[in-house]
Amino acid sequence: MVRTSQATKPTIIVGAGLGGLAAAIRLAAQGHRVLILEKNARVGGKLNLVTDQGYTFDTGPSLLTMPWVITELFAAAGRQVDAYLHLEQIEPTCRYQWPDGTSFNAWQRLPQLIQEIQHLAPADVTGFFRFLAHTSQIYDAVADNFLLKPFDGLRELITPRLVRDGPRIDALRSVDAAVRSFFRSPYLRQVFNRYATYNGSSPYLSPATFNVIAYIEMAEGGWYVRGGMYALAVALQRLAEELGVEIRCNSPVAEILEHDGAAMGVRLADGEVLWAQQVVVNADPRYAYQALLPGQTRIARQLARLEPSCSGFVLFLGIKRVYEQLAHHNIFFSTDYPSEFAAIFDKGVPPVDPTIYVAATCLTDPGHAPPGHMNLFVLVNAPVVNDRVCWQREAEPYRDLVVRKLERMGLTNLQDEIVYEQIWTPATIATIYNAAGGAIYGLASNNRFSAFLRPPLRARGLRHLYFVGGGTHPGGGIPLVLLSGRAVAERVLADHAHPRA
Ligand SMILES: Cc1cc2nc3c(=O)[nH]c(=O)nc-3n(C[C@H](O)[C@H](O)[C@H](O)COP(=O)(O)OP(=O)(O)OC[C@H]3O[C@@H](n4cnc5c(N)ncnc54)[C@H](O)[C@@H]3O)c2cc1C
Repeated sequence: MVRTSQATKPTIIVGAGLGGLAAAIRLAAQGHRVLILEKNARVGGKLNLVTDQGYTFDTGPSLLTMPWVITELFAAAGRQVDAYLHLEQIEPTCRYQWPDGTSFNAWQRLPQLIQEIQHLAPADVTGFFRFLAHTSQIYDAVADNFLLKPFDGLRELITPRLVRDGPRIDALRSVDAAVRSFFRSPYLRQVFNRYATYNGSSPYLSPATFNVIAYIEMAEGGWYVRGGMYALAVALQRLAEELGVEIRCNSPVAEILEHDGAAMGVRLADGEVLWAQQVVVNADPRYAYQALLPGQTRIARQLARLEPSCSGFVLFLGIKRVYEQLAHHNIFFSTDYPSEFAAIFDKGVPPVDPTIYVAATCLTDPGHAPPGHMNLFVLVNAPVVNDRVCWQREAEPYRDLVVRKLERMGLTNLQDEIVYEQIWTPATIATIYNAAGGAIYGLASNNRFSAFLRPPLRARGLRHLYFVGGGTHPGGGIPLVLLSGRAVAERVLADHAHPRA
């Protein structure tokens, strides 16, 4: 059945993840007709939600950085963000704990943070200030060149400005090598190395440019959305619909239709065909080239060779007691960080001594758990789906390993306190979002060329086809994905003004 006539063709966006919603808002705010097709029952993509038996869990992102990106998105649609969302900083941004009993609170307030560093490693206080100064230079250099104006190809990237800024980007050494040059404390080195995982990469492989992530969190803060992170998806959906965007959930796209070198529309899984002026793909590009674009096998093969970001092994635990030592965000570190990343990226197996992230949003939003209970979101970095791990067999034993480690780290008798539980493995993440291998952030940034290998916002070789989201530029994580929405909308609008041949 052909539902949409050629005369009224909309821009079709495949996927209502944050990238898809941001692109839709930007286009609709400029008067474009937009239709979003989402395979799942609700919008938000990896920013997702589980509510069950009195517990509420954010199942994806738990920390928001660069909140101005959201403010700016609402402003672009003529709205005040405060009318839709309440963003707040959580103190501390994270509570770190090590197996030897050492702990460190990463406070957002600078004097408190300095005191904490002074207490843990007095010799590193000056190193910390030098690190901030150094990474602020990186931020200056990358903000315009990579984040705010993502590029479509090398030619677009090599500008006089980038040539001038190049040396400041610190791309020749690894995150870890740079961190070592500023900090002597093994604890602080681990804390600052961890920021590489914010884009699903290894600090031992990814270029030191990514130390900018630590700077962004330290300078602009770590934020939370009151009511739960999913409130961001709800707000974006509301804004999009106010602007006239049509969102159809439970509508999986089965194929992107192409004719004469251009994307023409989509065929849904139920056979319905919808024509479009252009198709913007928010689904993972590696999945999209493989499953939705049967005529594009060469690019599908190229993308399949690129290294994906890590995936995650997630537990949602409802527990019938309160652990007073927990903050909203907690990290329980491993003793051997290099081995952990070698397991994930070299061997493709789950680490035997994982670093464990635990979020307890009930400490900020008491309604997220029944009184006297807690909702623990437990996340461990894990390899993407591969033939070395059978998650169907491994999920339960790995869950036991994680729970036992948390018990050793002070959550005594955790096993006996669990009254609600769900396990999501990389295979679950892959299935729910059509994310290739269950990668959380699209592609890894484990070498200095990764950024140039990402599929561009304007698809190669097929007119009227675009990509948006973590799998394209500038990368994964909430703010970058929203910036990707801005960049793709700019390209669509520019191509309308000056159609490509
Ligand atoms: C466990 C976890 C923890 C994370 N933690 C953080 C964090 O703390 N901070 C942070 O900033 N980021 C975090 N992230 C990353 C962040 O969630 C993602 O980078 C971001 O949400 C990705 O948005 P996106 O728009 O690129 O893609 P997605 O969210 O993947 O959206 C793509 C959408 O396309 C849909 N789709 C796929 N195929 C089809 C099809 N055939 N037809 C129709 N629809 C389709 C999917 O269902 C999905 O809704 C985390 C992610 C996970 C999973």
